[in-house]
Amino acid sequence: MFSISLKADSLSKIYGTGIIGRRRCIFRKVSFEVRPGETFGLMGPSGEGKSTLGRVIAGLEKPTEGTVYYNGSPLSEMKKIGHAAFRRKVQIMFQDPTDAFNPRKKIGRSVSEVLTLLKTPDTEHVLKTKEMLMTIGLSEEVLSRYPSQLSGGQLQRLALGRILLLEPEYIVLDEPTSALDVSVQAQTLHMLKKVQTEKNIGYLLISHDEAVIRFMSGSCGSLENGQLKIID
Ligand SMILES: Nc1ncnc2c1ncn2[C@@H]1O[C@H](COP(=O)(O)OP(=O)(O)OP(=O)(O)O)[C@@H](O)[C@H]1O
Repeated sequence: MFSISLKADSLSKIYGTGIIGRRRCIFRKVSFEVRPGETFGLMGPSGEGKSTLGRVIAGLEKPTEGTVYYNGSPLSEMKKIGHAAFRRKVQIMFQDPTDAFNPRKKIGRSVSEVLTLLKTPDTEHVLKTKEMLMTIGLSEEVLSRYPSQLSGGQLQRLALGRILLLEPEYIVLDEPTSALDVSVQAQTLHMLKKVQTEKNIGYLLISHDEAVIRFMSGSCGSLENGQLKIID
């Protein structure tokens, strides 16, 4: 049935094929749904395949079996244009914000490059950048800094801000606070919630921290021994 969601339908992932490769099943027949404005939390022990599942649902890797549905359309059947739209509307944010920015470029330039790629007219760059900074709660001062001159929390906000320029419908948040000081973890989670409410974005939140998952998620599951156990 058609539904506005990002849906994992019976996804399996097996690594290692070919003549000498040993096959290893990372997860099998995993199903869940991320709806606009809601969070599905994915937890589980290290190495169980949470990040792999995040990459599969974001279209960065293909499942071995099963289907990802984006607003009712199977990703595997999308033509080039549909796939390009999907890649823009479904974004992924990684754990370490220092990897998200070129260390040799000032933040303002990194942001402006995204706007240029999006074909935003030059006359709108200032306004779009100001709006984005307001959403993530940072001042314009950060634009003249290099990434090394900012804290992990500020960089993680900017990583999200740059994603927001693409106007995503869904974001895979892969351990978004694990690389941050404990003091800024809570602020970052509150900011993520605020942005979700304002923009009606669906999150797949990956975390090994059950407290983070419980705080953020309407529904959640744990990936263990290749199976997703839905938690009430
Ligand atoms: N491209 C690949 N080829 C082969 N094996 C891989 C590949 N990518 C990941 N793996 C394996 O898949 C398993 C799951 O990795 P993944 O990073 O998805 O787990 P995770 O639950 O996110 O772990 P963590 O919480 O430590 O980040 C690991 O054993 C990893 O070595």
